[in-house]
Amino acid sequence: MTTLQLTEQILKKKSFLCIGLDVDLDKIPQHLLKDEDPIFAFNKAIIDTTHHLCVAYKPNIAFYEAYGIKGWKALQKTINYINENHPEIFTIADAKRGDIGNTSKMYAKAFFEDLNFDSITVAPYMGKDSVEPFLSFQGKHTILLTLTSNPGALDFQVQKIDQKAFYQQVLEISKTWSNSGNLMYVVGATQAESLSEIREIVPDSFLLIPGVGAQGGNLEDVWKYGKNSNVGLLVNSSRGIIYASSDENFAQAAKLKAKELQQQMEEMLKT
Ligand SMILES: O=C(O)c1cc(=O)[nH]c(=O)n1[C@@H]1O[C@H](COP(=O)(O)O)[C@@H](O)[C@H]1O
Repeated sequence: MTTLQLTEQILKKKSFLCIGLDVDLDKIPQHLLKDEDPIFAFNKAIIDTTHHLCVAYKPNIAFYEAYGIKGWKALQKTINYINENHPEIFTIADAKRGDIGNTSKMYAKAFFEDLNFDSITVAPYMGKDSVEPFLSFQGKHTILLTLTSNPGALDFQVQKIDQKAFYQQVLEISKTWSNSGNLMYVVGATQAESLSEIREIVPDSFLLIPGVGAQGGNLEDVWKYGKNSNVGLLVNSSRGIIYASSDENFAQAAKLKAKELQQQMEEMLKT
């Protein structure tokens, strides 16, 4: 999917919502545990009730790896279900990978070719040769961790080298890499005050913004400081939507939470 098509979907659905499929068997409704594949059953129910309200799904791979082969199978069924039934939805493998070049190439093959995700989150710490193997896949997107939502973001990301914060260097330097047009960037919703300055460095790129909902980020500030002329935002909420209820009506409850965010986004898109 191209970024142009992603913007078209945002305008059509009046939503720049990304739903995080971070499935924890301790949190899903207990009746699903009787299912042969509880993770997929949970995801399918959430997807069936929310697909018209969001433009992206983001399974965080840790929540699947934690359950071994069963988890990987559920992940494969989930991505296949989205691709077959809702091919217009942008998919993000939140895997936070990145390694020496030949290893990154294998990570890229796993998520872009085998699982057929549209994009993957990647850590920039190992530099150009660790990220370019992901960027070489045409039609796929690499979402680089830039200024993250967690308290530990202060440990390295805001430290200054030559007067510039490390995350600003990540933005500037990554723009010089081969196929940098395939880059998007992760900025936490809890860092909304830095978005205007980030927009000065990457005015045209899409930003993935996690951290609204459970982590307390503010959607209005994200919109105010982060939008660009193509919208340029994907705002993620995981727990705030998928665990809205632990009863049998969990998928309807998730739909209502997604609808609340979509309606706020619809109003923002009118401005
Ligand atoms: O890359 C991410 O998606 C990510 C980056 C970041 O800075 N902060 C962050 O919370 N995330 C992910 O976004 C999701 C947030 O989940 P909730 O806090 O439940 O909405 C989790 O899957 C996190 O791993």
